[in-house]
Amino acid sequence: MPIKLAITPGEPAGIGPDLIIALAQSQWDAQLVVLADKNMLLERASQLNLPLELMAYQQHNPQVQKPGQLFIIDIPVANKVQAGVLDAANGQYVVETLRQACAKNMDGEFDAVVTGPVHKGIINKSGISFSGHTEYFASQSNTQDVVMMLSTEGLRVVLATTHIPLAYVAKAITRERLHKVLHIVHTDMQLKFGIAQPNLFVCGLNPHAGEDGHLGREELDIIIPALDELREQGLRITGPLPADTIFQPKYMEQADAILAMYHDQGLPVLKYKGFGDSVNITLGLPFIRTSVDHGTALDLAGTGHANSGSFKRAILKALKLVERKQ
Ligand SMILES: NC(=O)C1=CN([C@@H]2O[C@H](COP(=O)(O)OP(=O)(O)OC[C@H]3O[C@@H](n4cnc5c(N)ncnc54)[C@H](O)[C@@H]3O)[C@@H](O)[C@H]2O)C=CC1
Ligand SMILES: NCC(=O)COP(=O)(O)O
Repeated sequence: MPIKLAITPGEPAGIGPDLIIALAQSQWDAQLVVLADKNMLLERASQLNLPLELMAYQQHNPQVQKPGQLFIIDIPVANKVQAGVLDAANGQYVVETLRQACAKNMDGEFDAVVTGPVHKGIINKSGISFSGHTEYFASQSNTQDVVMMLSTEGLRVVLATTHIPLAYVAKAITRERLHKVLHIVHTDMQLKFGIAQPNLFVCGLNPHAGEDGHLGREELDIIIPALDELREQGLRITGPLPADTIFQPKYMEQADAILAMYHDQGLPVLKYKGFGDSVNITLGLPFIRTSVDHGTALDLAGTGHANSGSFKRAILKALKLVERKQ
């Protein structure tokens, strides 16, 4: 059987459908199975003036699609989709595509899942509490702790906290969380990236990493003791270093990954360095999941101007991770 990837285009009014239709125009040495509304994809392909043939997915079919084709698990939207226009009535549909992708990865039917961007706001507006794929897949797979990593050429950023309000971040940085996160990163760097003794750099939380407690005590009370304990356990860790100076070439060259304490401490740097060429990988999950580095870009949906670079890298990265695992 070829490698089988479950692909969720995400928010139907966003650019996810455009990007998978664009990528389907190339030859892929793997079976790409899209979990989405068939008519929505065909209508978007016609809007983009791109050929698309959708073939019903059958579990034991070893065929690989040709350029212009995709396999599909048809999951109907509630309301007809207009590119660029959100509709809360389709929130349940988006989550259903993720639920099925997760279940089929958990039972081994698929080798990995590659996700397009969802709109977290509209899913919540539809009445479903949802903070991100990372948290959703963790919960659906009964995994207590996972880590969000975004990776681009020369930089991997991992996050101690993900989609929580900034006001809650300091409380969420505990010794226990740092232990769990850095152990997951250490292990996945070895297993998924083949790095025998990963070199992990860690940002402080406060300006200047707390300036010896004068600008905040989290470094002295929590982060430094946690990192010392982890070093005693054999992990190779540098830090905490001030977040405003850690992202410079001499550190980035040495670091296999840099741990940021919160979403907007690490990701702006990553996206400045490689927006459109980066991949989001969830570490610690019981299956392989990669994703794009961007959001739904409603302004570009249906225009043909969305850049498919990150989605392509997410697919290539998933294939690489599957090959390594095999
Ligand atoms: N993996 C996921 O599911 C992600 C979802 N989001 C969601 O996306 C929604 C919109 O978020 P925004 O902050 O507006 O970010 P966004 O990434 O959708 O858009 C920000 C800017 O970047 C441009 N852009 C984004 N992707 C592009 C592409 N592939 N090619 C060319 N230009 C591109 C957009 O046109 C816009 O000007 C939010 O609801 C957010 O939660 C955001 C990031 C990741
Ligand atoms: N900024 C990255 C992001 O928000 C993606 O989150 P997720 O949906 O992959 O958990």
